[in-house]
Amino acid sequence: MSVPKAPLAHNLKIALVQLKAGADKTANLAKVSSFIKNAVTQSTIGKLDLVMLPECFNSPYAVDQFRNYAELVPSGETTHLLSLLAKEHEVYIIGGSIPELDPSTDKIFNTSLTFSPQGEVIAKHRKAHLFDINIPDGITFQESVTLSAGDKATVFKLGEFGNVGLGICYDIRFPELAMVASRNPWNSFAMFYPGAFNTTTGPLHWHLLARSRAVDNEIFTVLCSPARDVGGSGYQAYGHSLVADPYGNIIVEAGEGEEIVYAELDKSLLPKAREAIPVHYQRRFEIYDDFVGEGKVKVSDK
Ligand SMILES: NC(=O)CC(=O)C(=O)O
Repeated sequence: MSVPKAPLAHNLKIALVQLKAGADKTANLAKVSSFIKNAVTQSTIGKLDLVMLPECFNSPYAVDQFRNYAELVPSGETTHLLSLLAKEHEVYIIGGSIPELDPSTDKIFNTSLTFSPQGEVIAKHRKAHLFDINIPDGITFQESVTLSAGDKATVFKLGEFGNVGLGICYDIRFPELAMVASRNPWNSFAMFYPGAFNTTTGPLHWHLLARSRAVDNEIFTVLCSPARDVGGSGYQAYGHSLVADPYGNIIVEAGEGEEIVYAELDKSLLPKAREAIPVHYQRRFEIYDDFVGEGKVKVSDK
């Protein structure tokens, strides 16, 4: 007698909520509630499975402001609200990121929480690579002045859909997180990055990095940005929230303003991409080993 197979999960239907946060936290949270409601009720792709928010959706993206907006996790008001919204709308919520205060150390982290449709926190990632850069005539930003870095990579199970990985913004520049998440034993089918690139680094690298992480690992990469604050004097987010598929095609992309975009993540594209271009199976870890550790590089004498 054959054992009935569990039904295959359908495509993961997601909405990326590209919104702009201001100085008023209560107004920011009210906006989040109404955008999530609109994303769910006005979905153009049928019943949604997941809604994603951008980096720093409840506070300005400003080094001198993070402590003022920081909350305890999970007892703070934003965690509470997202939990209720996930339950009310029966969706996973990837909660962009918020400044988190760790009371035991008094440190502030840039933290992303993911909620199940039952409202439980199922993942917590603290931005692991802090955005400390200085581009002459471009942008200087030093997150490490007030933020501390998380100390782990994050992979979690999205129910019947399988494993996914998550990083925050600058984390996308470090390919190791996506590589680890997409290989054994985690086998994630997507990487999610809430991210606030800016008008200098966005045009340079936003699409390139999204497509690179997708092509390197033959997975989906999903980036959700705040909207551009046209005319504002603070940090100018790039916008252009997007999804890249396992071939590196951008299958959906927002503009610069406040907007909701939708995408279906079809997991069957992973084996198709990996059979067509089998880099996933052709890795030569025995060669790369030589690059680990001091003095182990073999230099060709030719
Ligand atoms: N804001 C970030 O963390 C990263 C960014 O803007 C960039 O890498 O560029």
